[in-house]
Amino acid sequence: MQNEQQFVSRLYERLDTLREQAEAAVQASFTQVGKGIQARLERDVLAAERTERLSALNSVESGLCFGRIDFADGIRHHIGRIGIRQDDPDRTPLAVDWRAPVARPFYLATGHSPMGLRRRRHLTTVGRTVTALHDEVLDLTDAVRTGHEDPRGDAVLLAALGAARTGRMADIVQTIQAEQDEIIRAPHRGVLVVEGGPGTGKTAVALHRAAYLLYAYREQLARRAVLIVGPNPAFLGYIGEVLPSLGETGVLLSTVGELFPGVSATGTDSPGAAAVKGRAGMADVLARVLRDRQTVPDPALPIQHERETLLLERAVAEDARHCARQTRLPHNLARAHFGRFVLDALTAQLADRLGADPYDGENFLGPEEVEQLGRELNDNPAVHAAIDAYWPYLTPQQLVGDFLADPVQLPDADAELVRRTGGDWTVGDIPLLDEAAELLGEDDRAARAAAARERGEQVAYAQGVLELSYGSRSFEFEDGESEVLTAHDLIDAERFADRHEETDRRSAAERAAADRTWAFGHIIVDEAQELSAMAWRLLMRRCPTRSLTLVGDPAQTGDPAGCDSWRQILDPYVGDRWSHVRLGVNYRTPAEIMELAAGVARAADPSYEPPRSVRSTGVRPRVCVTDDLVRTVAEAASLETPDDGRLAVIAPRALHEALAGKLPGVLAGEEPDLTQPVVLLEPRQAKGLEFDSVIVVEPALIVSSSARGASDLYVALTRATRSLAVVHTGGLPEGLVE
Ligand SMILES: Nc1ncnc2c1ncn2[C@@H]1O[C@H](COP(=O)(O)OP(=O)(O)OP(=O)(O)O)[C@@H](O)[C@H]1O
Repeated sequence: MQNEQQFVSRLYERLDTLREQAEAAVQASFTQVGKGIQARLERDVLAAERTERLSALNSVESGLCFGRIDFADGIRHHIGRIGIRQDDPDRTPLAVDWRAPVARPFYLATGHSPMGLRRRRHLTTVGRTVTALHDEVLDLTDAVRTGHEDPRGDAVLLAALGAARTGRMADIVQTIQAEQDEIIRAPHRGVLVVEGGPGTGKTAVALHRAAYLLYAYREQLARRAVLIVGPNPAFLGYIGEVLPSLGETGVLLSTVGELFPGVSATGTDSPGAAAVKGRAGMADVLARVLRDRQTVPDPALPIQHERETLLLERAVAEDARHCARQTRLPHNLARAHFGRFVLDALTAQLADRLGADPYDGENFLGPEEVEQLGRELNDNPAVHAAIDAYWPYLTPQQLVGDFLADPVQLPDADAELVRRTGGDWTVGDIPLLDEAAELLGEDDRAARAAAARERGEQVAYAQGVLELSYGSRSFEFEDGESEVLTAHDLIDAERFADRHEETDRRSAAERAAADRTWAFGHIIVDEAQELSAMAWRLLMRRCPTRSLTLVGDPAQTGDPAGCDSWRQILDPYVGDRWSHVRLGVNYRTPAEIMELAAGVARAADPSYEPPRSVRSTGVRPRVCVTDDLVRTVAEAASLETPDDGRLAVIAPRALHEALAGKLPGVLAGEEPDLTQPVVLLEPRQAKGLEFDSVIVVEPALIVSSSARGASDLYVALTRATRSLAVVHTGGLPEGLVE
């Protein structure tokens, strides 16, 4: 123990030094005296990189070193959250990064297949102090004993599983199991589906996989960023600390509702509306909605031009529309073709009238005069009003908003479900907006013209600066870092303008968050079964390389728009070119609780095989019947709230008002704060989360509250790491037995 303590202390000393150096480097980059704008930009980029390095060093304080592997040939390595090297010319490793290939035997070696290891050691630390060692002897011929042997090799894992929960997920870097390690380190190309029942570590594996991929394929992935999609903001808060604790910051965590920049989905859909909006067929519906906006006049539209009344005939507008559609360009881009056709037709009409030979001869007007007429028509607002009327420029918000206000393209029953005028955008609207944005395209000609104009102005400005600086070339600036370049430094105004242009210094994840058309290097989707077909269309657009990890459990599908099978999700995008792995061990829920929960899953599907719980606690779940629900729940809550952990009361929304006031620190209607000792949740909100103790209220009502109510109940029953109570007023749903 003493030796390990000395080693760990040395490692922290080195970490401190590295932090000091990193901090000094950050400071130095800010105070760096550079000549010119280029130097300033380089300084900012460098400062950003160094700041990221510093925050990575700061975030690995807890559990910096957690393992050691001793090879049969005498070589040994300590395993850390990040790699740390000595300050010698060879930069000898002190601790190797857990993701490095050399660390792999720490996770995979067994007595049967020791991978060259003699011994594996787990170090437990509190702060900077080593508090326990657990050794597994992998070479059975090795007679050396340290006194720290852990014959079953699972003491550290069991301690982690039994530890009190904090309301924030912890990383599992010290105890990743072999079946999980295989998934974490699978190559990043292609689609990998990770399926497993509740508590099998799917989320944990997904997060560690993100960290691993960024380590192993940093070149390819860091620039394009990794996106992790979770089911709701509370869940993202719950998992938010795992990646930083592994020293990774370059990941964007998001819900689907946050993936259309500029729109926040604060509204709520009814389950029926969510199901309709999520159907794959909505893509065709929206395409039809858009086609319906490309109209023609009936009868012909008169357009006043000076003293002439021109007519935009229906047939002409139809031809213009046909020609614009034939371009296959998105609507807003094809608009120019529609407009050109209409303008040419009106010009020809005007020329026919003005230049007509009364004796039926050739038109008097030459090509230049006709062109001039075209220009004059182009200046006529009435012409543009006509183009706008039949082929309007549209934003995604206009197209979807107008559609929802009057969804005539849907069958009546569906239309009634989604009809809405104004109001807040919902999560189900986001994929519709994204689809609309694709159909519409962005006519960025105005933006590009503005950019060109601005650039012209910059060049002119630069020219001015050049002349000025040449005139004052002997001037010495006192601050020593003047940004007015001298004529010797300068090449020409064009290059000066280049330098002057604002460089985007945001991280890849920040830029990705603000850009609807961003293509991510890899996307990880947690609770993937919850996403609708339309949400998948959105995500697949963000990942043209189809480098994806999907994590989920179809048996837990709760969203009315969710998918029932992986094939259904993936077939349209990759056919059958995807791999599938199953995790079969439940690390969260003790066997006693799982037995009760499995009954509910089996009631829906008798062939359902629940994951095998890795531990049992001897504590059976309590099922209490009462005629005073609120009082009984309050009593159960005071009994079940652990001194050192978290309790969740999971109840249908209809009961929240009554329950909230009776639970300590819980207010009705508040967004749940998962770090509080007691939280009140709807079953859907509990997805992906876990607590030491759980009280499930009125299970029959949970089941009857939605079409996927049995899945919701199954989720609720599998959230506890220690104890479960079920409180009801009589009548348990099918599969739940006392
Ligand atoms: N190898 C491991 N070592 C320590 N803890 C682990 C390990 N694997 C999983 N766990 C723990 O088990 C619990 C369940 O993991 P996780 O939430 O990732 O499961 P899940 O499969 O996503 O569950 P669900 O589908 O119910 O949301 C977490 O507390 C996680 O930290």
